[in-house]
Amino acid sequence: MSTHIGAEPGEIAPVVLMPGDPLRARWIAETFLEDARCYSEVRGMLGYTGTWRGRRVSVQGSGMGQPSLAIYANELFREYGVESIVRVGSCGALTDRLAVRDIVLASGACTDSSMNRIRFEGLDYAPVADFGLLHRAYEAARTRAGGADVHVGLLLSSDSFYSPRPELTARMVEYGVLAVEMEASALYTLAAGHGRKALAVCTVSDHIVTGEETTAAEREKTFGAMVDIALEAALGA
Ligand SMILES: O=P(O)(O)O[C@H]1O[C@H](CO)[C@@H](O)[C@H]1O
Ligand SMILES: O=c1cc[nH]c(=O)[nH]1
Repeated sequence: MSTHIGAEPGEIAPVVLMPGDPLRARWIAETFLEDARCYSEVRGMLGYTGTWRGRRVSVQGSGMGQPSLAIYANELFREYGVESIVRVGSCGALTDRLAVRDIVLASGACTDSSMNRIRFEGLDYAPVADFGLLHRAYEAARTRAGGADVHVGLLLSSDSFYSPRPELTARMVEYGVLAVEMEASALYTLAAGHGRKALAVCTVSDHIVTGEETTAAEREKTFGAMVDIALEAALGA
């Protein structure tokens, strides 16, 4: 067991899909994996290991926000030898180029968090996706997107779901940011620091410009196309 994950050594696969919502983790395990078994219920942050097309894969909830994700990603990389983490998350569209249920493959992730500023003592680090995972996800999206439009570009990983400074988000959009979520930047940074691989594949759950939104149940159980893309990218031939 690590501090926050109740798995024995060897119980977690080298490839991990990581939704923020632990109930989305359960849905992914029950819907997409064979022989899925729950390895951790610590704090309700569910984790499962099963197989997909005969290959072992785990699904681990991260919780919301970079500090929470960093706990799980650090323990997976350091204590369970995980090689790749693919975040399968929801995000809010910041531009009318995106529609609800579109999918974003995050080539990089900006942030308003102080985590990297502290890590790099004020220098600006650019957290980016593993190119191999990103390339395979892009290829997989040709057949696995289920009709959704797929965009490759920048996310904003914000510490605030309810932004106190929307004018700064607008400036990010002027510089190409597509959507906002709360974890990808820390995931990319931690993967790089550990010499491992990471990608964030996010479905647009709500639209900051139009106000359109999905329900909690839809965010938990209906974003299957991003899971198909993530599995193909991480485990496909
Ligand atoms: O749906 P998940 O994967 O949790 O992702 C998004 O949803 C949460 C906010 O509602 C944040 O964690 C954000 O990043
Ligand atoms: O962090 C998030 C996730 C989904 N939608 C948002 O507006 N923000």
